[in-house]
Amino acid sequence: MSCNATAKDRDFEAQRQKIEQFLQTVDHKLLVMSGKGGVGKSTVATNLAVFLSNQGYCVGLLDVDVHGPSIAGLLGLTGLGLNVIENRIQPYQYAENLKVMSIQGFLGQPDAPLIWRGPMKIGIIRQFLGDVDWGPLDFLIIDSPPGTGDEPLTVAQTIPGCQAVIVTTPQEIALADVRKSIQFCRQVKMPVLGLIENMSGFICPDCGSTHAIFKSGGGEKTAADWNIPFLGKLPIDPGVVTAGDAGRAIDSLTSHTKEEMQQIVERMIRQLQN
Ligand SMILES: Nc1ncnc2c1ncn2[C@@H]1O[C@H](COP(=O)(O)OP(=O)(O)OP(=O)(O)O)[C@@H](O)[C@H]1O
Repeated sequence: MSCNATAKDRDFEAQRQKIEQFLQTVDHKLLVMSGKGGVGKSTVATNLAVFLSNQGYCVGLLDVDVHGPSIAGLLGLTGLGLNVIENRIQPYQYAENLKVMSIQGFLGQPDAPLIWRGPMKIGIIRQFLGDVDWGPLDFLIIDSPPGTGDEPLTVAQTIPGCQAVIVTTPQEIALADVRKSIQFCRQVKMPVLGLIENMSGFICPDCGSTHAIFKSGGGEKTAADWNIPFLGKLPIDPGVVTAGDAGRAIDSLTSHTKEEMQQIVERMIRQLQN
């Protein structure tokens, strides 16, 4: 750095180095994204993290959805406050192998909106990567807001080697946005690890018959059309809502959805080993 560098330049460079050092200690960096809101992206991100940590992997779960963070709520972690030790932000140790960082569960009031423009969001994401005391990780799972805005772009540009896991529901209106997500990944040169079709059919708990409420198979077909690995489907399961609202993960369910989630995680691990 030249001797004309300003204090701001030096701070930026120091942070860049901290981010680089941290990322060198992470084996797999995954950005969970979707084209459309409400398709279950945070649910998938949370459960990927929980299921991977259950298998003994060291996992960090980071919520960069600044305006609509859900991760803390899905894990029952609201209103924790900020814990800083020796200038390092401490993530919440949710389980032995799972650390969590999310803006709202830790820094804000649960119901207060964060009214931030792009540069502030970019700044906090860089801080989450450079100033949080994650320790070495097998997986860093990042939940982003829907679409292709500042947050996924910052992740793609700040985390070399990051791969995308795209979540969709099966109907065309969601798939149209997924195609934009795929093209976004191609433009920013972020490989797509795979696509997950969520809310794929509803199995009636009374009669056992399957109802394709949002259609079914659209995600799998899109994955095939775009030559992307298909990681699996999760059904519409009222248990997922009840568990999420109660701050519990899918591993607490007794339904078939738990097995489906396990299979998705296994396919994802196989895909990473290819
Ligand atoms: N497979 C499923 N079956 C039933 N409900 C589900 C399923 N997946 C997610 N949900 C529910 O749908 C709602 C939205 O899920 P979630 O917050 O994960 O979506 P999102 O895509 O992250 O939303 P946002 O666009 O706000 O970030 C939640 O109430 C969640 O419990």
